[in-house]
Amino acid sequence: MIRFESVTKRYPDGTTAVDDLSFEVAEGELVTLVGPSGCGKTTTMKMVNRLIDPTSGRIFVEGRDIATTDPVRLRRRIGYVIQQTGLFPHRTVLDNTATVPHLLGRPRKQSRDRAAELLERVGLDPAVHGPRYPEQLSGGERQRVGVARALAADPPVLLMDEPFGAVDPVVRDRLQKEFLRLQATLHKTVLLVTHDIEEAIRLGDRIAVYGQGRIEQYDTPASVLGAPASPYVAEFVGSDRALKQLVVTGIDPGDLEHPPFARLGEPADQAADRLRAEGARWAVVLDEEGGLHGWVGTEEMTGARGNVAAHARRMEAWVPVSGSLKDAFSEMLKYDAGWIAVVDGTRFLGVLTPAKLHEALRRTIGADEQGVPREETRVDSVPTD
Ligand SMILES: Nc1ncnc2c1ncn2[C@@H]1O[C@H](COP(=O)(O)OP(=O)(O)OP(=O)(O)O)[C@@H](O)[C@H]1O
Repeated sequence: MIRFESVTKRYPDGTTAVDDLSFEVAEGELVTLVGPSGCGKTTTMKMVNRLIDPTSGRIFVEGRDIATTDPVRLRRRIGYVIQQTGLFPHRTVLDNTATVPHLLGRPRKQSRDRAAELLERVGLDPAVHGPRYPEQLSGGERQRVGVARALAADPPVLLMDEPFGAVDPVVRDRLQKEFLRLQATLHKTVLLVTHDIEEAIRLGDRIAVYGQGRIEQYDTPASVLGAPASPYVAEFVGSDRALKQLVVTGIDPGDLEHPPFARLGEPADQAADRLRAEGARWAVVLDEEGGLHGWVGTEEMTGARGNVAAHARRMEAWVPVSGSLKDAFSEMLKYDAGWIAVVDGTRFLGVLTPAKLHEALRRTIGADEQGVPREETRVDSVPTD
């Protein structure tokens, strides 16, 4: 979808910003360009929409050499999001978002409808935020409008230069999550520049780690973290790369344990007898469809009346199976839980214990192959509420 072939950019003062760069971004792929300040990331990006022309080499977008494509036509196929969102200060948010479709010749009403739809998709209320001017928005809301406007013409390619850079870490975290959700439905081909390795890892299907004007490694986040191509990359991704692996490693259902369970409609004393016979001090409570309802202690149901439902407590610590090990770990810490329930939708799949989490993490960093000794850990705790 985007292909660089031996591209070099030398500025008139002799600075080589990009040096013989070749790489390819597949259709629907989100690639993050990450590296220290001044390493050529922005120059790379601006060559894609011809804000900067290369000194030598060729760049292809959608199979066409962009040197032979009219820049205006090219930019219609490429959305551009920048840190200072570049919104028109004297136009409302709705008009800002509708600008591009309108310029492309869509009728005004249609452009505005489309703009309202996009504002909603990025988490803004068109009725509330649409009539406001950019200065009447928070930083995070302005960034969202920037994304909505870039998407307005439904371009297949998005260029994003530090799109979440101007907001505090909490808002950035939310914007990143929202953007990932959006991208999961839109499948745009995205080139995203960041100097933040955590952001690159979190967002990228692949990461290009830049040295001076060159890509030092181009691979998936897991590979960059697991097998840095050079001491430079290892240093750039940081000595805590094992921890960063938590972010990019999914929960493996094979790691889940299956504690005893009781059904919502089961008589409590009967459930208590059964659980005691199994030696269980507590059980997960499931509904008839296998959905997670909560948990219950064996002791408190002994001799009690009513159904299990009357004694069940809320399960606070849970994560979706689509979550990362980091999500699981942070929920465990948040609730000070000895384990965490894993669900698929509402369906209960099992629980992840710290021991299994530890095992999964060791696998991702190849600790076993490297012969790092392993200590046995055992956990047998009752959940807290
Ligand atoms: N117009 C220009 N004339 C001369 N040198 C330039 C020009 N624009 C950028 N450079 C230089 O080219 C190099 C790469 O700049 P670029 O903006 O691509 O880096 P970057 O990786 O995006 O940096 P940052 O993260 O700080 O934005 C830098 O050394 C910069 O000083």
